[in-house]
Amino acid sequence: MIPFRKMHGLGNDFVVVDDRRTTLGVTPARAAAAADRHRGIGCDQFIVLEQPGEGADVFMRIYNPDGSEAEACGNATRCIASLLMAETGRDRVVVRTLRGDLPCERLADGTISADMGPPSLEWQDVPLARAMDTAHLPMELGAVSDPAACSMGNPHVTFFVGDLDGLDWQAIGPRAEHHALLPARANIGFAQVMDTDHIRLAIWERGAGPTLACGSGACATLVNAHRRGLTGRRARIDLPGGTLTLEWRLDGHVLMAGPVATAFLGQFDWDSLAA
Ligand SMILES: N[C@H](CCC[C@H](N)C(=O)O)C(=O)O
Repeated sequence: MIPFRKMHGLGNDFVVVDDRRTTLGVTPARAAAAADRHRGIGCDQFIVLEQPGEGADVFMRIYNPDGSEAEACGNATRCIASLLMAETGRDRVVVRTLRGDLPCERLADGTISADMGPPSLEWQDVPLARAMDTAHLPMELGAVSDPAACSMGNPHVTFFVGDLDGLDWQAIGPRAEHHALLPARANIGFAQVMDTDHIRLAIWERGAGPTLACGSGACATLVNAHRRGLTGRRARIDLPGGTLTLEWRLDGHVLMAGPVATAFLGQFDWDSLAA
C-alpha cells in the first residue's frame, strides 16, 4: 500500500505522495486515477515529492487531474513547505519545481509565504500563439473580453469583470482554456477589482476546472491588475476558498501568503484505482 497525505490551501486540495526514498511508479494516468473524485481519492493536484539534488529541500512534481504536468502550483508549494518545515524543524525551506527554486517561510501568524519568483510578460513565455501585447489579448468570449496574460512558470489569463457574482464564469472557463491563442492552454482568472488593494477572484484551472483557490493564479492576477493600473503592488485576494495576501515586490518577485492544512492521512494501491 502507498501512504498519502491529503492537504489543502484554501480548499485547493492535494494528494501528496513521498517518492524520495522509493520508486512508486507514478505515471500521468495513475496520477489522474488517484485524482478522480469518484473512482480515486480525489484532488485538484496530485503531488509527488522527489529527491531535489543540491540547493533545495525537496523537488515537487505537480499533476493535474487530467494527467498533464503543471510547472507551478502556489498552494501546493505552501503545503509542501509546511511539511518540510515540520520535518526539518526550520522556518525557511526551498521547494524546487519545474518552474525553479521557490523559497518559503513560516510567518509570525503561522501562515506560510512562498516566493513564487518573477512573472514572465513576453508573449513567447506565456506562451501565446503569436506576437502581441500580453496586457491586452484580442479575446472576446460572450460577456468578457480584453484579458491580460502572464506566466508564473505556468500560463495565466486574467479577465477583469464588473460583477463576478453575475457572471457564468464556469461556462466561459473551458472555452478560454482551449482558445486558439493559447497553445499550452492556460489557467483562466475572473477578477473583480474591489479597491486598489483588494481583488475578488474565481479561477478556472487548466487541466482541473473550477477550484476553490489557485495560488499561482492569484500571483498572476495581481501582476496583471497592477500592469493595467487597477491596483498597487500589494493586495488581498479573496477566492471562493479563502484569502491570500499578495505582493509584487519591486525586485520583480511575487510573494504569496496564506494558510495550509492537512485533512487526513491514508493509503491506497494503484491496482484498485484502475478498477
Ligand atoms: N492550484 C495551483 C495551480 C495549478 C496550475 C495547473 N492547473 C496548471 O495546469 O498550470 C496553484 O495554487 O497555483
